[in-house]
Amino acid sequence: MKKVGIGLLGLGTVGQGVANIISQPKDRHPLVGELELVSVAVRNLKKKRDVSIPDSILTTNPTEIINNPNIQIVVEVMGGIEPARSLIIQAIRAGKSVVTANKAVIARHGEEISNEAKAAGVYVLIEAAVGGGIPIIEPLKQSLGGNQITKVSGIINGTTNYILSRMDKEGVNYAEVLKDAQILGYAESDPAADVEGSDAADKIAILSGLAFGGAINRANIPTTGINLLEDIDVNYARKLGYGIKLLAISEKGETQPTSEDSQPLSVWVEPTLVPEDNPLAGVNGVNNAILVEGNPIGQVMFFGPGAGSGPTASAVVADILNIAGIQSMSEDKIFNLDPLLSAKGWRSCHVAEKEQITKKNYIRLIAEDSPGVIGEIGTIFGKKKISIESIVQFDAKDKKAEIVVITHKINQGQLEEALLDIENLPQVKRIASQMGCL
Ligand SMILES: NC(=O)C1=CN([C@@H]2O[C@H](COP(=O)(O)OP(=O)(O)OC[C@H]3O[C@@H](n4cnc5c(N)ncnc54)[C@H](OP(=O)(O)O)[C@@H]3O)[C@@H](O)[C@H]2O)C=CC1
Ligand SMILES: N[C@@H](CC=O)C(=O)O
Ligand code: NA
Repeated sequence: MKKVGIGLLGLGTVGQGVANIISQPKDRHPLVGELELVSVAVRNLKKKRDVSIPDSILTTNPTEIINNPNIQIVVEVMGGIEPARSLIIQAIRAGKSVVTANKAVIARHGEEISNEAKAAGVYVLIEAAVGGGIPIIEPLKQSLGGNQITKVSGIINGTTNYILSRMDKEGVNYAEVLKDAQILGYAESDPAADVEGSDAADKIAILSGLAFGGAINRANIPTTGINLLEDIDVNYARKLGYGIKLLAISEKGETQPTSEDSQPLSVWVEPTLVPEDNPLAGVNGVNNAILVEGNPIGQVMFFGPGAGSGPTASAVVADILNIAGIQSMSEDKIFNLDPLLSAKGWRSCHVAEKEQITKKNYIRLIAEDSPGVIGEIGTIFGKKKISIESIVQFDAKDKKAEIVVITHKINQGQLEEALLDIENLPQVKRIASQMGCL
């Protein structure tokens, strides 16, 4: 069999992991030995790297990879939107299949890329783009295809989970632990994408498209990160028996559209209180966990390392092997696409208004420590038909008190109306924080 030529766009954390697997095929699937790393694009030829490949295959010109006739699969692991998006499209138009770990590009330009791939008769596989080493993309496309999916949720950013776990267990400060996440290769090149929640929003956009059958507009996902999370909320959550995790959630609403209408999905990313006995509370460090719910499967949980060189490379190589396996069976460069591997949307979906979201909430208010204030707050919630699970007063001193409310599952539009009225109470100074709660 002729070797399958691989071109790598990028030799950073993920690229080096991929090169290491390809250059050491022993004891792996026999197809790994049939892969040949032909050319690798980087920015800086002189950078020291943790991989042994000949300098002669490095280039600073990514277009050389696109135009190289000995390359059949282009692996984009450079990150960022441009030039990554253009290079992926150029590779597709040159008849090459593409494997990418780039969730930022796929969440924004996935439909365009998928249409280009279909027209060119090539594959674009993205297993590394969500959940790092956890197989979640192919299971959603293939193994769970017989289900009506109702909800996809979980922890899908390794950096923030690593930060929250270490802050919680070791009391290490935020800046220090973020620096460690960068050194370990977990964080994005601009870590704002991790801590502000945008990386998790990219990933839940991709998962929504696969689970519910239609791409959604990434820009419409309400997103809150962990960057504004206050120690005081972490402490109060702990006192109430919860940990805090950055969760991404996508679910079908209760009202179902007719088959022609666009399917509304409630999709959001926010720090969320997780009861200490919930399985997600035990997901620590760089690990991710994704819960898929549907009919008839019920619930299925995917767990494992969500970032880092080796785990992410494992997912990239799985995609390469999928394509190489099919290609090795075909004489032609352009083959009949396997409909499961090249899954495309089958209906229209959109992100529902934020007010339509139904969930439990944690709310912290700063109020005067005066008699009757909790009663007044309770009355406003009652008038708006919002049922409260608990209301607790903490740290009353100097006539000031912190009041924490945990609601039952309620509609967010109703909650926002109630909070406006509560903020107008003369005894209430401000609403200090708001999070989700499981
Ligand atoms: N790190 C992780 O755990 C995970 C990352 N991902 C995704 O994988 C992708 C890569 O991430 P990661 O490996 O961490 O990123 P790095 O920053 O470590 O690596 C990026 C690589 O791309 C090269 N590069 C960047 N721009 C250009 C350019 N214009 N021309 C040529 N080469 C270029 C860099 O070259 P040089 O080395 O010379 O600077 C570097 O080798 C991103 O999309 C990321 O979101 C997905 C899952 C997990
Ligand atoms: N920065 C990302 C990398 C993997 O997708 C994360 O921390 O999850
Ligand atoms: Na994955």
